[in-house]
Amino acid sequence: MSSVALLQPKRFGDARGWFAEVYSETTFQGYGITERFVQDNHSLSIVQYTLRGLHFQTEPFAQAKLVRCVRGSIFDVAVDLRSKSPTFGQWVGAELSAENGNQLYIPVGFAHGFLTLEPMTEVVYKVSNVYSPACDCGLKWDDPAVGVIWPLPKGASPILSDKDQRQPPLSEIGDVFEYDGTPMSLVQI
Ligand SMILES: Cc1cn([C@H]2C[C@H](O)[C@@H](COP(=O)(O)OP(=O)(O)O[C@H]3O[C@H](C)C(=O)[C@H](O)[C@H]3O)O2)c(=O)[nH]c1=O
Repeated sequence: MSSVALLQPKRFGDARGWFAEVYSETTFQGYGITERFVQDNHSLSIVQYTLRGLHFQTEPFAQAKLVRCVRGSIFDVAVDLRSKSPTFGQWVGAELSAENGNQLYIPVGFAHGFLTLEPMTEVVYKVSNVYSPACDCGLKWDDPAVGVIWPLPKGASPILSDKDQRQPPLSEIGDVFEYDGTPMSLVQI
């Protein structure tokens, strides 16, 4: 699948609470998500309004990602970096939270980042390729050419890593990913 997708895994509730299959190869293949995920990541962001991103790995270590929030909540964002895409430089976003259980699937070709909306927020995500520091790249979180509307209080700045304070703007990213003929959209599954 080459669209960004918002998934809402079914929760089977009962008197004890609930159960959900948060990933199933068979079910996801039915959605057209056929990547083999090879690594699970988990991050804790202590302070509200921590922003991790916008990141991507270049080939041969480009990654598709399946993101969910298991504690607190985030505003999760994907930016189209596929050269010649009619939606190049455009973004989509969704709120993922432990409460709503929503997941965001981000194909290869997109930068990814999130802003935490609560303190002590934990995010877990599957990736379809291993970590490669040499291929680890980024995009400036507040590049006006992309114009992500991060849900920050007026005049507030996010907590950023030193690396993320120095990410380049879209104009310096160049031709990183091939366009596959499908403009970016946020499909709901
Ligand atoms: C991503 C990654 C990092 N690391 C090490 C490298 C650093 O010593 C430390 C923190 O890495 P970084 O500051 O890149 O972590 P985040 O800022 O959370 O980066 C992630 O945030 C955005 C939201 C993403 O989508 C990417 O998965 C990833 O770039 O973990 C590893 O050992 N393996 C890994 O796969």
